[in-house]
Amino acid sequence: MLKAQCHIWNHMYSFVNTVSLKCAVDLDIFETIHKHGKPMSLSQLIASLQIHPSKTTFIHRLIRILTHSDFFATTNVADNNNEIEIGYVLTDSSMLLLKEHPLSIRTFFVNSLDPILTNPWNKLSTWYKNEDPTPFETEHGIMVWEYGGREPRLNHLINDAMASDARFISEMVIEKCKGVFEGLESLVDVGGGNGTLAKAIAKSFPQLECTVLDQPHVVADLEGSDNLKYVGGNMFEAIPPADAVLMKGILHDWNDKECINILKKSNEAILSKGKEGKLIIIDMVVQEDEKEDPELVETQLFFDLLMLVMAAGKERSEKEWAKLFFSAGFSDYKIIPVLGMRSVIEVYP
Ligand SMILES: C[S@@+](CC[C@H](N)C(=O)[O-])C[C@H]1O[C@@H](n2cnc3c(N)ncnc32)[C@H](O)[C@@H]1O
Repeated sequence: MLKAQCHIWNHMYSFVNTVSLKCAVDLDIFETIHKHGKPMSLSQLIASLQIHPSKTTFIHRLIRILTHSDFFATTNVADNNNEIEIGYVLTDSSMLLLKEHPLSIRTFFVNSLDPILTNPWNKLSTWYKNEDPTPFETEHGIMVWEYGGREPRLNHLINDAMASDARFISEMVIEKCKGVFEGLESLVDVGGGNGTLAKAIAKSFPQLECTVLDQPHVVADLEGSDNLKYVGGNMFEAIPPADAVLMKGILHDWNDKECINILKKSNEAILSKGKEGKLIIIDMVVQEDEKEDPELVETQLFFDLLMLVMAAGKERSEKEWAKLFFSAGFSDYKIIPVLGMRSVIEVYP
């Protein structure tokens, strides 16, 4: 029973992990330690932070929990009197929250915690008892993609968060999946947001004509380049013809019926080019063996519920993906598991 109580208390307050990390980001603690350039003692850190003098004695409590959760590593440093103190350094995880890190996911982290996107979670149990398609709609009275068209703040929150994620993943996709893009002459990134991934692909494969299709309000002010153009439209109605259709973080936003519609439109877009093309999906394939990597599985399950709360979508296992592909008329697929929690999936007409 004591173990069970601890388990409940841990769940009751696991949001402390979220808010303490958010607090460290808001206070620029990671930036401050990074700029210091060597292990930083608590007193040096406190002296460099913009906090009220009455709060300096409380910083070590925040640092302690973040050290416990691996956002800091420690080492010994000597102070001016040659006394040994603990020095804090960043870990890979806190480095990714630096503004200037080339793979920074800080914007994805900060924007995802905006109340517009977190408040719907408080409506989860209400939603189970009503007819609304999503808790997001129970909270805001409108579906997320429509709301983005009406509320520029949400539009920017989502687009900038997704661009941050796309920046993180672009180089890895290009490096680890070069063969996926080689030989293609045209590619359309469906729901490509502000084109961060498509831009990286267009730059690495100059022979490839890239098109970003997204909702008109998302691509309205964006300018293309030599081999990249933006098209405003609706993927449920038409997808521009291309050798390859790319969809990153799209199908997990939709239910099975909607996915089959999008997949059928993708198949038409690929086939209308008259040669063998493919669909390239970047999304999660939910691991069915929980024991293999419990942290990874937990994150996948978090995202599955996130999709339910925000967009009536879901994260899918391989079996669920295969069922969708075959229902939409595709003949085969290959999963390339090179992106950690996510995979690249090639799907063939
Ligand atoms: C989760 S975001 C993914 C953005 C981008 N692919 C990425 O992962 O960085 C989903 C995208 O789908 C777009 N979208 C939603 N409904 C759409 C529709 N009916 N037609 C085209 N794009 C749509 C949204 O505007 C948004 O940019």
